Amino acid sequence: MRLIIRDDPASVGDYIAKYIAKRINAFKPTPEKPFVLGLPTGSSPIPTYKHLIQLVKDGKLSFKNVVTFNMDEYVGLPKDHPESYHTFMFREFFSHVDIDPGNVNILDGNARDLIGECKRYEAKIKALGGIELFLGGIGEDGHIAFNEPGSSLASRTRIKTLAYDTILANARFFNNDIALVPRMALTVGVGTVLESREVVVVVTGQRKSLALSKAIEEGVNHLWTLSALQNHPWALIVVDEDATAELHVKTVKYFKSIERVQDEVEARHDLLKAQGVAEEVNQVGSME
Ligand SMILES: N[C@@H]1[C@@H](O)[C@H](O)[C@@H](COP(=O)(O)O)O[C@@H]1O
Repeated sequence: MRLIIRDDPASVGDYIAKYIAKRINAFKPTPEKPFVLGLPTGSSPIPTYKHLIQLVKDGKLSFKNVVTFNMDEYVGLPKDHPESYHTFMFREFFSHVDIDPGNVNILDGNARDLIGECKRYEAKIKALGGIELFLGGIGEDGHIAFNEPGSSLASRTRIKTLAYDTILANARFFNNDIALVPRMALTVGVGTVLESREVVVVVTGQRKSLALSKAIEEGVNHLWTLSALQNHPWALIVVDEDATAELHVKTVKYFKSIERVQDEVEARHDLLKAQGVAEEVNQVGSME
């Protein structure tokens, strides 16, 4: 995996937005062959959404032929509740870009048959050829989507009971009243995320630093589900300086040096491509 370190959350958002724009533009999506993008909620991806919106406004990116799948949704929270992930996604992102609302997929936490809803979601992802790039965020306990500690690393989309730590962390969105935080959610599984062709995860703030160190400096462990990314062939974690607080200096130096080399390899490849010598590829080399 690669780890990209930027100074602050805004620079992280700028980096990820440009990265996603590059992928979508290189893919040249069409209505017949849309780009399938996985998306998260939370405060961490907001700077990325802001920058993506700006790229669309500047005419540098379009979501016309992009199909999205959100990671998760609370169970039992009305769709139009201000804290539902449906509301969040339209407020923070979809309403500001040129996406066809028919191309937006978000789990229905109010479905009568919740298990059927999860199966339908997985089947739809499969029918579209799988997810090209899954953008994710993490909780303080290292959960990706709502795959709480102890989740199977082979899990698929399913109903999940939220960990007490997550309920406490998310109470800030519910007037700090833990009684108002839903107890359950529907979430894509760790296996669903791992099956995407590429995974990009945003981690910002010191409160995520322990989870980051557990996920990248220790072994694959179901108690820190982000660590499952170690088994993904094309994973990128983009963090701010605060999130590196618990990492070893050696780890930070290592990943910074990889970034420099990767940039050189990509620049060289772009030159060869311009000269017609090299092929168009999404992933240049493999520095990780
Ligand atoms: N289910 C979501 C996660 O998908 C998200 O990554 C996390 C982080 O939120 P924040 O970015 O606000 O810290 O919040 C919730 O738990």
